[in-house]
Amino acid sequence: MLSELKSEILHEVILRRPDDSHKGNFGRVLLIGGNIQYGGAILMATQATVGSGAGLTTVATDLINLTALRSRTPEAMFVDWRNDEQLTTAIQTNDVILIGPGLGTDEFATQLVRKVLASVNKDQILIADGSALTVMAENNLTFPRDTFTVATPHQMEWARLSGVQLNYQDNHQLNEVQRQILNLDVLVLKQHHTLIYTETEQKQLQIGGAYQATGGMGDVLAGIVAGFAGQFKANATKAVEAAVYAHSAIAQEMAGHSYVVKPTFIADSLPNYMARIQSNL
Ligand SMILES: NC(=O)C1=CN([C@@H]2O[C@H](COP(=O)(O)OP(=O)(O)OC[C@H]3O[C@@H](n4cnc5c(N)ncnc54)[C@H](OP(=O)(O)O)[C@@H]3O)[C@@H](O)[C@H]2O)[C@@H](O)CC1
Ligand SMILES: Nc1ncnc2c1ncn2[C@@H]1O[C@H](COP(=O)(O)OP(=O)(O)O)[C@@H](O)[C@H]1O
Ligand SMILES: [Mg+2]
Repeated sequence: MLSELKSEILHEVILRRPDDSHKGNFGRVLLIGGNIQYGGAILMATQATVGSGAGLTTVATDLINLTALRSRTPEAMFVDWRNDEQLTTAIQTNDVILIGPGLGTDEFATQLVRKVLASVNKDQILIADGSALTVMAENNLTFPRDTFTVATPHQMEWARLSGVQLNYQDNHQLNEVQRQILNLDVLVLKQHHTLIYTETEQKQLQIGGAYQATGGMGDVLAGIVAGFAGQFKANATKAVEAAVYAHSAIAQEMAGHSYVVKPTFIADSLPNYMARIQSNL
C-alpha cells in the first residue's frame, strides 16, 4: 500500500537534545567518495551531514580534496582513502557509513565498494548512493545481510542495480522483489515525488519540485540521510524518511524566492530548519 510521507515524520524524529548529551551521542559518520573529477559531491554531502547534526563526521576521500574540505567544512575529519590502515580503522569505528557521492566507477572505486560491503557489521548502518550503486550493478554485488542498509538511487541508478527499467519502476511489487534479492532494507527511489520502500511500507513524498533539478541535490540528500541515521538511532527507517522529507521541504521553502535551489544552501539551512521543527514554529 502506497501512502503519503507527511510532515509529522519530522516531529516524530527531530527531538530536543538532552542537556547532558555530548557529540558521542549523535553518531559517528564516515563518508566515502570524491575522486578528482567529482570532489564537489563529497564536499556537499559532508556539509549536509555536519549541518544535519551528526556528532562526529569523517571523510575518506582523495588527498586532492583535503584543502577544500578543510576550508569549507572544518568540522569534518579527513582520511586519505589510499591509506588502507587508516581507512580500515575508520570503517570499523564509525556507526554510519555513506559510500558513493562522487566516488567514480574505476578499479580503485570498485575496490573500495567491495571493502566496505565486506567489512560492515550488524551494529552499523550502510548507505549507498551514486557511483557506489553503479559499481555494485556493474559487478553484481549485493548488500550485506546483517547490516541495516539504505540505497538512494535516482531512477537510472536503480535501473542499473535492479534490472528494472525506468518505465516499469512504478510496479511496486516488482521493486519489492528486487529489494529482497539485494538484501536492501530501505530503498529511496529518487525522482519527482520520491518513493521510499521499507520492509512493510511504501511511502511517497508529495512536496518538492523542479527547482531541485541541479547537480549535487542528491549528494546533499545522501549527507542528510547519513547525519539523521547517525543521530536519530531509535528508528533508522524513520530517520531516513525524515531526512527525505526535510531535504525537499527546505528546498520548497527556498523556491519561494529562488528559481533554482543550490544544494549547499539546503545543507547550510538545516540547523535553522531543525530548530524550527523542534520548537513547532
Ligand atoms: N559537483 C559534483 O562533483 C557532482 C558529482 N556528481 C557525482 O557524479 C557521479 C555520477 O552521477 P550522475 O547521476 O551524474 O551520473 P549517472 O549515474 O550516469 O546518471 C545519469 C544518467 O541517468 C539518467 N537518468 C535517468 N533518470 C534520471 C533521474 N531521475 N535522475 C538523474 N538521472 C537520471 C540520465 O539521463 P539523461 O540526463 O541522459 O537524460 C543520465 O543518462 C556520482 O558519483 C555523483 O555523486 C553528481 O552528483 C553531480 C555533481
Ligand atoms: N523535478 C523534481 N522534483 C522533485 N525533486 C527533484 C526533481 N528533480 C530532482 N529532484 C531531486 O533532486 C535529487 C537528485 O538526485 P541525484 O540525481 O542523485 O543528484 P546528484 O547526483 O547530482 O546529486 C533527488 O533527491 C531528486 O528527488
Ligand atoms: Mg546522485
